[in-house]
Amino acid sequence: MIARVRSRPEWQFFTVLPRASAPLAALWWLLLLTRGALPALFALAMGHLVGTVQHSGELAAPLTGVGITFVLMQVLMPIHQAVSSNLGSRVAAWLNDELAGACVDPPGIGHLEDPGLAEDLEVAREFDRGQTGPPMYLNVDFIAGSLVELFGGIACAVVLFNFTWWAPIVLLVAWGSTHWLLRESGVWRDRNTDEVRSAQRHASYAYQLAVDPEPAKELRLFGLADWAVERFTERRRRLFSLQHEATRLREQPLAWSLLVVAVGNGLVFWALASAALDGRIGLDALITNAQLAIGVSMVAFGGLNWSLDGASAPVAAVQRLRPAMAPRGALVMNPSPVAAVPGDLRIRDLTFAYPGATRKVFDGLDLTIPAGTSLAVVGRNGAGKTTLAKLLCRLYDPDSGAIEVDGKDLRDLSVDAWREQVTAVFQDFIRFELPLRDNVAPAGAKDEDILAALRDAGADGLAELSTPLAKGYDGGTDLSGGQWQRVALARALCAVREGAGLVLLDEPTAQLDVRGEATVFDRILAATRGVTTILISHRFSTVRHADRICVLEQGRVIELGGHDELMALDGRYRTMFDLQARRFTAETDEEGLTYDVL
Ligand SMILES: Nc1ncnc2c1ncn2[C@@H]1O[C@H](COP(=O)(O)OP(=O)(O)OP(=O)(O)O)[C@@H](O)[C@H]1O
Repeated sequence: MIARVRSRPEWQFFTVLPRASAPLAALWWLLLLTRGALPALFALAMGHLVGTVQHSGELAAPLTGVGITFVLMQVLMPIHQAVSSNLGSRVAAWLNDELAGACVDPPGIGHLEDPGLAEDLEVAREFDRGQTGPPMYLNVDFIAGSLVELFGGIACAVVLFNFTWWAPIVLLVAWGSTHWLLRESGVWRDRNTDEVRSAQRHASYAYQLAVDPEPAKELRLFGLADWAVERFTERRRRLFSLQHEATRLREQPLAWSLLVVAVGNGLVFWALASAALDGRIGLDALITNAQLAIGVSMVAFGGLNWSLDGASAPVAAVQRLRPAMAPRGALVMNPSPVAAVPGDLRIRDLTFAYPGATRKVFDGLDLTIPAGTSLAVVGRNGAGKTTLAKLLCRLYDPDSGAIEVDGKDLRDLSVDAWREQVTAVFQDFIRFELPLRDNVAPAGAKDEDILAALRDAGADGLAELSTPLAKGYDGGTDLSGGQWQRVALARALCAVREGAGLVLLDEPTAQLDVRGEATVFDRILAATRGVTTILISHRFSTVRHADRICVLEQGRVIELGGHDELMALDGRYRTMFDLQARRFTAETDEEGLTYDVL
């Protein structure tokens, strides 16, 4: 039973409050309980005042009592609201910290690409954007208001026991039954069904398509602007209709609620009236008890379930994500890892499938890359080239087989030490909104190394090292796609200068112009001489410069050798090479410069 209560999202929400801010949570509860007690105190104070007037007593004390209670009722509400929104913001910040930690802590990246966690990730990422419900600072305020009413109603009922034992019970049951009778009506219970979450995801994706700058070009070019808006409208309408379906009032339960409430109140007020008429209670008690009976109604309806549901869902999602993500992003860890040393790389009988995928990307891959040599990896889209780079970075571990460095299994090496040996330019490299210096050397390096790396990448003179690479910052600038790629290349080349022994280049020159590609690649080769370099590219003019080339297909290496060797073999490599070569004819540009095109 206790375990079941503890596993409820609502319980998890309340346990998060003190973790977000212990003093604010304590103040929030104190204000909540005080405000909850005030309606009952006010009823008592009013009764006392009327009794004093009746008996011509001294009015100063009872008037002060009424005044203080009234002022507190007025003053504590805005204070509580301020505390609530502050606490709500702290809860949001705590959840964001937790989520960031859950995402970043695992050494691998399987947890971020696992489709089974996508729903929870969506709820946890989106909860405070106001797209799927009120943001947390508003929700905590709603919850506070609803709880004050609930406690206020219960406090009135407790004091009403003074009149008769059955009246508070009848009223609590009558007003409380509205929660149960109207559970299908006033509360959006189906907030977290698969259908709702899917509608939310579609609606928020359509919204991003419409408002984000990245899709803006193609939306306009392909005449999709109206389509994006319609799609958003349609998905939102679907979401709203699900909400409406789950929240609209049902006639029958409403009629039952009215009947139960009318009967309960009729009984209690009839008992009050007859007690007053019989002289069993005086005017003061009548006024007090009538106010208390009215006060009990505060336990009814209310948006407590709704707001609590909205606030608890992301809390529960974040709490679920941490333990679920950790194993999915985990790597095999040797308790006494060996220091990483650059050496020959050997991929042995390697099998790998992405989490949740049925198709294996690699099935018995064998490949050896001697230390200090360059290897180009070619193959069709989806052949597994980028996946190979991820495995070499140890972002994933193989399902079976092994990657060995100098005869040592990668899983026996310290992950951090191995990653210090590796540098990469991925297709979707990071564009830090930071100065050029930090973009080239995020972990820091001497300015002379940074400048030399920029020179090697053909990015010298791009900007001052201190220039922020994003508009919107003082003195900031944005770069073209090709310029950004040169910065990413400089980042890898700078890491080589700082000691990296393995360079992975995944389409490193895809966005460079032909002249840039030819000259930059020559410089890259010079800068990475003596370092193991793995180049993934569809550009055969670049690929041909590698010491060896391997062709990946169906998760295995089908051809391996130097450019001339593979051309002579007249196999898949030659077919691909010839196909591309037919599209290139010019070798000199208008300035008479010769490029190494196919
Ligand atoms: N995160 C992922 N989750 C599940 N499957 C994935 C994931 N990333 C890639 N895949 C699948 O793994 C296979 C290999 O993908 P990979 O990106 O390694 O191919 P690639 O050879 O680099 O392709 P390209 O030439 O298009 O860059 C593809 O079938 C792809 O659909």
